[in-house]
Amino acid sequence: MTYLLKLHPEITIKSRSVRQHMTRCLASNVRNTLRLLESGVRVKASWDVLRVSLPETLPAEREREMEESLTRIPGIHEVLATQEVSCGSLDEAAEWIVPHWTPAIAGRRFRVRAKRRGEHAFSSVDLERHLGSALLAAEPSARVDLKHPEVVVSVELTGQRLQLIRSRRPGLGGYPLGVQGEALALVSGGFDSPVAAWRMLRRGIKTHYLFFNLGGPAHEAGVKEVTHHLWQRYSASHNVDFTSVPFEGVVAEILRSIPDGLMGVVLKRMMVRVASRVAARANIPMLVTGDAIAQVSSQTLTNLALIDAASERPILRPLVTEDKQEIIDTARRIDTARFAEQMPEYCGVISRRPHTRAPADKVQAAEAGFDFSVLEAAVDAATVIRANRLGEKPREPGEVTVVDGPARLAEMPAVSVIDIRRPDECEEAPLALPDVPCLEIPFYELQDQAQHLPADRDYLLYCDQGVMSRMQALHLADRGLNHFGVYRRDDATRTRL
Ligand SMILES: Nc1ncnc2c1ncn2[C@@H]1O[C@H](COP(=O)(O)OP(=O)(O)OP(=O)(O)O)[C@@H](O)[C@H]1O
Repeated sequence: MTYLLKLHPEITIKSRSVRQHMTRCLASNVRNTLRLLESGVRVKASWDVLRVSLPETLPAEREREMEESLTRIPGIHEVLATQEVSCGSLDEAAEWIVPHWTPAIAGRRFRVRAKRRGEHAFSSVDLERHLGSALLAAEPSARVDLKHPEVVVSVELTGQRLQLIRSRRPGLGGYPLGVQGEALALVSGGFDSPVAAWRMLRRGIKTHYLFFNLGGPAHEAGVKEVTHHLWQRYSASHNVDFTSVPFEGVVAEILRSIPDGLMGVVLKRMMVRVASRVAARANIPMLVTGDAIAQVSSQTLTNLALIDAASERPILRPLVTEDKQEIIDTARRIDTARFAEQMPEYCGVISRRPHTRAPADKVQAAEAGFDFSVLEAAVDAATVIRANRLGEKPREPGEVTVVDGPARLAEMPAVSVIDIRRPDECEEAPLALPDVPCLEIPFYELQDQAQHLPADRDYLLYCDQGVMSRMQALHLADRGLNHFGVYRRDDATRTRL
């Protein structure tokens, strides 16, 4: 099966170089996303469309799954499933094309654009004219307009093979993920924050996640689930971080030191202070929240301004003017609503009479009595896990990811291999893996260097026998570095393990 992916119209009005850059990014995102489902997918970008060819032998259900996944990749306007039929003459081409296109041109201005490759007894212009008049005869309400058509009937004839559009599905639109920079979304597991994060993904922003745990393991498990869902459905081409900050201590300190009416706004100020620190560490320029005007007392303009004043990073609020019902409708469409419905309300602090216009001087005076070492302790206790791991069951002690052979390695989206042998061993028998980035870090330096490696990928350790690499990976996992596994070159090494 071959799919044609149409670019989101906003991409097509960019300058030539920007359009090419975005199209290249989109092609790579499509490749990375589909590679998680199936190997052997080919993606080719041209000026107008991306052509995705799936392996011939895929079961129908798998094909449907892949088509679904294409409709959720940001930057794609339309997903066209194509079908190739045999066609040797102008009349035969019209027999195939007319029933397919008649509904689309009814009452509209159209033109036929034909691409022809190979030997034929007619030219491309002959083909366009013949199909144009056959379409007009079948649908008299349509009009031909070569300059400003509303519908372009695209036809491709290669030798005796005519490509037909079998179905059209709307894509997600927006921009390819990654072309608009990065942001850190504060997610709490209600309806709003996952929708806010999704809006950022759709506009091409690589979005990381930050969660403040107010309700223990159950709260964290629920938020991890919805975040994994967002990652898997809308942004699996990129790996991002999910940071969890234990905030129960901060809540306890607010309850102790802050007057009742100011607690809500102070809690949010504490959150954005920590968020700014997390963002600064990862070089992320912006924060994102699911605030919408007047939903709760901390979301009045006065209180939002007070929250902004505590943040060292600008805060984007994509839902700020949306009605709750609109947000819930979107949450249903993107299928995050079911997580919110199951999540109990973890408010952290409940004021009896919250200030809707908290006075700035009172907030500052109140925070003067807050013990900020509690906030520091929360930052220090934060844990980071990559979004692709959020759906995994907790790893059993002693368990390590093992990847055998270059073919399986090539299927992994973001991976580097680390050769941990001694430098003289590496020189004597270099590890030749042309398609995967390889580093050389001898085993005796690995434990020091591992934490400084970028956490945007998996690392697989390689040594001759696979024994030392397994030991090192286990040791790193004990230290919370769970993205290290083992690479084994071939079956022979597997039997020796
Ligand atoms: N525990 C939390 N962890 C991370 N971010 C949070 C948390 N609580 C609130 N926020 C952020 O602050 C915004 C506004 O907070 P509010 O108290 O209205 O959220 P909520 O009702 O708990 O959840 P949601 O906004 O997801 O419906 C949230 O949309 C979210 O971005």
